[in-house]
Amino acid sequence: MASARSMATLRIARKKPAQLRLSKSVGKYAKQAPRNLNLSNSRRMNERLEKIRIPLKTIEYNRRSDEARLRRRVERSAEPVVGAGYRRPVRFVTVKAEKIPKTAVSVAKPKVNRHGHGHRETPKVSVLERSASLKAIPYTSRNSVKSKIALHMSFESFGLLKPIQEAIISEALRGLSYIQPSAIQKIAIPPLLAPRNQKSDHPNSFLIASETGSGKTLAYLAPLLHHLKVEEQTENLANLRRSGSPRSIILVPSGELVSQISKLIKKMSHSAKISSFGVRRDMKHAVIIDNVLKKPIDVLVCTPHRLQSLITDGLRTSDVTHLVIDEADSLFDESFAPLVIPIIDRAIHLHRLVLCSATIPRALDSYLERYYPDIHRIVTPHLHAVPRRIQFEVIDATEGAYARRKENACLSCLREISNDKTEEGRVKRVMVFVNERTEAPKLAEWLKNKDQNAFAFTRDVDDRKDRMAEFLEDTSDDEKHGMKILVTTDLGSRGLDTINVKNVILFDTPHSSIDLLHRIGRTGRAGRRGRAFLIINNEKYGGSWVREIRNAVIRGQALI
Ligand SMILES: Nc1ncnc2c1ncn2[C@@H]1O[C@H](COP(=O)(O)OP(=O)(O)OP(=O)(O)O)[C@@H](O)[C@H]1O
Repeated sequence: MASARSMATLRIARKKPAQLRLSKSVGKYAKQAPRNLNLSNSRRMNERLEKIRIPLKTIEYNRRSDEARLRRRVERSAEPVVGAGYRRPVRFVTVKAEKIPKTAVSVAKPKVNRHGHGHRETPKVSVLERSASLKAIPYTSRNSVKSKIALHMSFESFGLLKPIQEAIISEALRGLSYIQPSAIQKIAIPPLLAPRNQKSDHPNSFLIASETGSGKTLAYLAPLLHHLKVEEQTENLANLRRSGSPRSIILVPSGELVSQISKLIKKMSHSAKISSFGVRRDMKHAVIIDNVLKKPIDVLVCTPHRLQSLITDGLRTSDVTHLVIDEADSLFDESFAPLVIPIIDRAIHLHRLVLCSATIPRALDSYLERYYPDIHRIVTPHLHAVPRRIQFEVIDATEGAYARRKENACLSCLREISNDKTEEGRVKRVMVFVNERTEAPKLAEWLKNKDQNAFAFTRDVDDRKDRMAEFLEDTSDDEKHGMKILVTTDLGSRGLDTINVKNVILFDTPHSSIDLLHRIGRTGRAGRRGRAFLIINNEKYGGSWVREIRNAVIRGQALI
């Protein structure tokens, strides 16, 4: 006999996509999707699937462009469905009928355009896809953190081991005239350093969330290195350091982040004496095997895909004691979750699990509420707000001079940046963000034809590592051009420490506040100033979302 819960589920399942007010294309995918897919290959995973899935319809989609569009459309109402065992992860989204926000429909009121014809200024889908995506954090809880921030004025005050303090001051932050911990470091390092609750079977789990460029990497890295060193003082080294069995793992979503973080750890290990290895895409398989499977490693930095294939090659992760999931909002989304969750499950001797992110999407928040109700949330007061040091400008491409072409508006921004009196004596670096990766080379080419030193940076680019290095580092060609322009997608918006980038242009309106914050966050890092231009084309996108964003930025409020 069917239980009350499954009957309720059945009723939802019988509703047609149209009744759920989903856009046509979402409905189309929903119709094609097989029901009740079972993706799991482990019992534990099955149990989770049972809990997480609202079996309305499982939507399957593979093509990346469709994927991105669809994902955003259902973002507000979607929860990741986890699964495992696929060579290439398939993305799955389960649509939750009751969660589609009412505002998503009610905001889209018919309006009369300036030609006198009735039309919807903001198409339904556009509003739906850009409706609230971020977890709302009450201002009372934000303000309560401020007193803790005032407590620690130096890295010496945390009780970190001397070699780790040395590694921070002389290596990680070398060159700064005045060194003090950033806000997130002040509030995250003390709880991350606290001894583990020995009585509990569960690892101590933490979510550390703060604005982009606020120093989250050091906030989790310093305590991690500290704990590894303390373990070395109290336990038998031969037991701790075994080939093919890393002591800690840092998971990140891209190869660029692997390079960035492993470079920082290498720097710090001069003082900290830690062995680390970052697994990059461009490395030969034999090199990876030699370093990861045949040598003991204290810190392994890796993407989930690489880790998965290393596990297939014989890497043991059951003895990992510290696991960091950087860019957790991305690594817990529907594309990475099927890989990441089994990695966490396999680490059965875990002491600490640290999730780190600049944004807390609602889907991540509800996932954590359900599966990590005891997670220690460490959040800075200005999370989800665009920092005041970043000047935010909205450029309307429908205005006369641009002839309704966003390319013209972008070129005009670039010329303005080139002629302003900032960054004198240095090459200017500008990042231009588009939504679809196929658009990046086209725009870069268009800009090149207008004498701009632009190049594309997407997953399709073969020499990605060189392109990024060329953009971030000084080269002999710099004087000739005076400005470097990187045209990229969200690949370039996650975690990259583009500290010398003063200007960011959002050529396309981002799909959500999450993407907007990450893209803008490539400038104004580590307390520096920056400028962000958002180019809009009202005809296509409608302005209500942009207006809300602009108002929130002016008031210094958190985005939703
Ligand atoms: N205490 C500090 N004082 C000054 N600069 C710092 C401090 N801590 C970190 N930084 C610098 O701030 C920059 C940004 O740090 P990091 O990349 O860790 O930011 P993040 O918060 O992880 O950003 P994102 O969310 O974009 O990944 C780096 O260049 C780093 O060297």
